[in-house]
Amino acid sequence: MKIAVFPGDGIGPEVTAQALRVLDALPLQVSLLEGDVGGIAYKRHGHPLPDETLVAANEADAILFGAVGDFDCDNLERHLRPEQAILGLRRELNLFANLRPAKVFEGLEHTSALKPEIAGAIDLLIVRELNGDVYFGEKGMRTTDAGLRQGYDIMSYDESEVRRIAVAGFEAAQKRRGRLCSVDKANVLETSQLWRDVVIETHADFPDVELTHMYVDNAAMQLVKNPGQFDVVVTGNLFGDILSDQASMCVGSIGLLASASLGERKTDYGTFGLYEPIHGSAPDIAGKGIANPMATVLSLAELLRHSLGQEELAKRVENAVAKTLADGIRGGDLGGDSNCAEIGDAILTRL
Ligand SMILES: NC(=O)c1ccc[n+]([C@@H]2O[C@H](COP(=O)([O-])OP(=O)(O)OC[C@H]3O[C@@H](n4cnc5c(N)ncnc54)[C@H](O)[C@@H]3O)[C@@H](O)[C@H]2O)c1
Ligand SMILES: CC(C)[C@H](C(=O)O)[C@@H](O)C(=O)O
Ligand SMILES: [Mg+2]
Repeated sequence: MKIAVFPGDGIGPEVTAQALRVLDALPLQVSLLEGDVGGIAYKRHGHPLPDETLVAANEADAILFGAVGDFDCDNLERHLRPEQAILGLRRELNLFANLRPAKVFEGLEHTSALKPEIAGAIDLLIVRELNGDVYFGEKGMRTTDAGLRQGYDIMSYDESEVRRIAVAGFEAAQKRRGRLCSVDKANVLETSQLWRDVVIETHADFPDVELTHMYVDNAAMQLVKNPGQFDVVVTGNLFGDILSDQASMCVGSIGLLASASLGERKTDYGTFGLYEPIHGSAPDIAGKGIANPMATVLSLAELLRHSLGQEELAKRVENAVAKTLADGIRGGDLGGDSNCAEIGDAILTRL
C-alpha cells in the first residue's frame, strides 16, 4: 500500500505530522511517497504542482494532503499560485466527488455556534462536485467598451458532469438515511436549471431515495436554523465550498471537518482518492503549533476506509478522536488549551 503525503503550507505540515503519527501506530504496512505542493513547491521548484509530485500522486493508492496557501504568493500569476496545486490534483486525477461529512461529536454541542439542541442533531454529508463549475470555466480580466476593467469566470456544467455527481449523491444517501437534498440556484442560473433537471432524471434510478431541492440561499439559512433536517446534500463546486465551511462552525470548528475526494479509479484495496481537511493553511496561526489536527486525522480515517479498504481501522481512528473530545481535550479553536502535538498524543493513547 502506497500513500502519497503532500503536507503543503502553513499549518499543513503541522497537522499532517500528527496524522502520520496515528498512521504509524496502526497495524498496517504502508510506504510513504512525499511531495511538495503549494507555496513551498513554488519556492523550491518554481511550480505549485511540480511534475515529481504528480508522478508520486499517480503511483500511490491514496493521497494525504495538508493545506496550501501562502500570502507571499498571492500576487503571482494565477497559474502559479499555491491553490493551483489542489485544484490541479483534483482535475488531473479526475477526483470529482468530494465527500464532506459533518457530525456533532459527543460533548461538543456547547462549542457549536448554534444552540446545543440544534447543533446536537447535525449528522449530514455534503457531496460537493469538484471538477467543474465556475472554478474551471474560462476566466480572465478584460476591458469593457467603456474602458472599465472587468473580471469574468464562466459558470457551466454539462449533463454528464451533473449525472455522475448526482449518482454519487444518491449512492451516499442509500448508505445513510435515504434522503438527498440537491442545492442549486435554479431560480436564477441556467447552469442550476440543468443541474436540477439532470438530478431529477437521475432520481429514476434511485426510487428508494427521497429527493428534495433547495435554493442555496435558503440552504445557508436552513443549515443554521435546522441542520438536523439534512442527510445528504449534493451541490456544485462553489456552493459546496461555502456551505461546508458554514457546516463546520455548526459542528464547532473548521478544525474538525475531514474530506474525501474520489473519482472512478480503483486501487487493489478500494477507490483511489485524495484526503484533506476542509480548512486551509491558516497563516494566522501557522508556526505556533496550536492548529487542531483532528480534521486531518479524520481525513486519514476516510483514506483508510475508501482507498485502503480498512473500515475497522478507520473506525478505530474516528473513535479515538471522539474519545479525545469526549474526555475534554480541545484545541484553541474549541476553547481549549491543548496544542497540536498534545492533541496528537491524546488521540494516540486512545487508539
Ligand atoms: N484545501 C486547501 O488547501 C485550502 C482550503 C481553504 C483555504 N486555503 C488557503 O489557505 C489560506 C488561508 O485561507 P483562510 O484564512 O481563508 O482559511 P483557513 O481555513 O486557512 O483559516 C480560516 C480560519 O480558521 C482557522 N483554522 C483553520 N484551520 C484550523 C485548524 N486546524 N485549527 C485551528 N484553527 C484553524 C484559521 O486560524 C483562520 O482563523 C489561503 O491562502 C487559502 O487560499 C487552502
Ligand atoms: C483552496 C481552495 C482552492 C479550496 C476550494 O475552493 O476548493 C478550499 O477552499 C477548499 O475548500 O478545499
Ligand atoms: Mg473551502
